[in-house]
Amino acid sequence: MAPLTEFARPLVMSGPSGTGKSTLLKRLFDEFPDKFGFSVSHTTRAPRPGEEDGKAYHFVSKEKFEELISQNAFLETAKFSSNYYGTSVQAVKDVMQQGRRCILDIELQGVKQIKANHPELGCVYAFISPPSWGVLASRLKGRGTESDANVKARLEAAYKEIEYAKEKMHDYVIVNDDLDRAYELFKKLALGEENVKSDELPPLDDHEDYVQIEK
Ligand SMILES: Nc1ncnc2c1ncn2[C@@H]1O[C@H](COP(=O)(O)OP(=O)(O)OP(=O)(O)O)[C@@H](O)[C@H]1O
Repeated sequence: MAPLTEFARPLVMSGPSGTGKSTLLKRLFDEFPDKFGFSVSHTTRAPRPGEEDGKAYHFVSKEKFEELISQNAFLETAKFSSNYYGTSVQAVKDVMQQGRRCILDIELQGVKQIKANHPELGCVYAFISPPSWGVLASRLKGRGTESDANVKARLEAAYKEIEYAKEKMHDYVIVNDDLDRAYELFKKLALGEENVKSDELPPLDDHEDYVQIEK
């Protein structure tokens, strides 16, 4: 089989909550409505009014979800408040078959699962980094969508994401400092341009001011 072109490789983006992933993605989808796609996830939670099966999610029973797990059908799965969520290999392939590049916005555990279990998909891993802990904390607070406890939990999760990035686990780092600059780099990467130069991961060593990590 011929190797995948850069554009055909699924693009896995990850990074702390509040670092600007949704903001970058929205710009990309606004500028290129036909080039990219998200895979439709599976979930065991009940559909909300107006959510169509196969569009919002593939809604399945817990038994069916567990059967799919045993068949290694998922790239990654996660459990939130007793419901399963997962991205199936087929859902990613469905996007690719439409001639679109599949973009996955995934948290740390999912990234680890894909890396460990699905190297055959040839994913490209991009870490969206905050310029500093201070900026991350103020964006999370400034978004106004989170309670104080929630901000704290997100910052604690951010610590793990950042420690993982420090192990140089990603193909590319994009520092979301100035949005226009970060977007230009993200766009090049998403369009599959050759020789895209990654940013350097900032030191991000001032976490003590923002999170207490028990060692
Ligand atoms: N470069 C930037 N400069 C200033 N503010 C930004 C920048 N990028 C994003 N923001 C703002 O930071 C906040 C967090 O961004 P966003 O919601 O896109 O983060 P996220 O990574 O998608 O978070 P989550 O993982 O929780 O969905 C938003 O209020 C957004 O408008």
